[in-house]
Amino acid sequence: MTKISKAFSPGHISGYFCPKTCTNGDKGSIGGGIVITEGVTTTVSYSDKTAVEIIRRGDDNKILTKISGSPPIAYALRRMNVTARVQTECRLPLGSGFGLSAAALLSAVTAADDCFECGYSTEKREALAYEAEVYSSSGLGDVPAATGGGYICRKTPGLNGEIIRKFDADEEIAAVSLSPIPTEEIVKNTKILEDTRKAFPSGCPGGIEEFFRMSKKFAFESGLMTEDAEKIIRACEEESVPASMTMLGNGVFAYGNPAKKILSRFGSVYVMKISESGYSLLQSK
Ligand SMILES: Nc1ncnc2c1ncn2[C@@H]1O[C@H](COP(=O)(O)OP(=O)(O)O)[C@@H](O)[C@H]1O
Ligand SMILES: CC(C)(COP(=O)(O)O)[C@@H](O)C(=O)O
Repeated sequence: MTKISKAFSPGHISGYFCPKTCTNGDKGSIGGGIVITEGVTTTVSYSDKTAVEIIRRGDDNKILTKISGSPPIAYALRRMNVTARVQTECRLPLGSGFGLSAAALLSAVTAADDCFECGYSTEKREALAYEAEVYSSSGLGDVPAATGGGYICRKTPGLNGEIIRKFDADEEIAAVSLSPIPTEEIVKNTKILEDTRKAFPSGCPGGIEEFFRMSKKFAFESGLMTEDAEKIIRACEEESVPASMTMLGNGVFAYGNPAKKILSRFGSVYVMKISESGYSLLQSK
């Protein structure tokens, strides 16, 4: 009987970031963000040819989007020397600053390692997900972020970088997304990257409200803030709700139980919490 393995990884919303080269020469980033309870669940089984299907479901479990193929996952499976049938499932929109490419990679590599009994160490699984993410220009700091939970301050880049994780904020995170922003176009644009460097805040936030203040200042000063996001953030300010722009997506994330009502004036709202943990294997049978 074919073995079916399943793994989950949380997503990650960056509030501010700055590309930085790792000590080993790899690309990476430093920054601040939130590891979220929403993410990607990936199912892997053997197939004589790799086929990846991306599924996004709505609240009623109805399929909203079905896409064939995921270049970062195909790359990772090639590096593992396996061919597989892969299905990723998520609720959040793709390419919208929720770190779903990293979540898809961490969950796919973990499930594939189990399915094909590769016997990889944790370090090897994460290194492969990181390599595939950076090689595909689909993200810089989301893989290290999703190896654990909390709202985080990534002080140095890469998987061995220093990450401060805080767990002292347990109200809801609400998010609204108006359209995607392709990560690849931003991380390859030298002018934008220079502006992120200038706007990057120093130090780590002392609490969740300070995290949102630092994120908002970064979003404006880096020039990445969109008109749509600014309008929603202003509405949050009127009601003293901490909010900022989802990096990198044309949308807003906001903190606290009143956030959902304000955001719902602007589009479909996704409600989640700060995740207490990183990715894990869910099923092996
Ligand atoms: N849920 C998913 N399942 C599989 N692959 C995904 C998923 N989300 C994104 N990707 C892959 O990641 C790349 C886009 O990454 P990016 O724009 O950074 O998305 P995100 O902002 O969600 O991380 C695409 O190649 C896409 O196929
Ligand atoms: C902001 C970003 C470069 C991209 O994030 P996403 O669009 O979610 O893939 C992230 O990886 C980071 O380094 O902080």
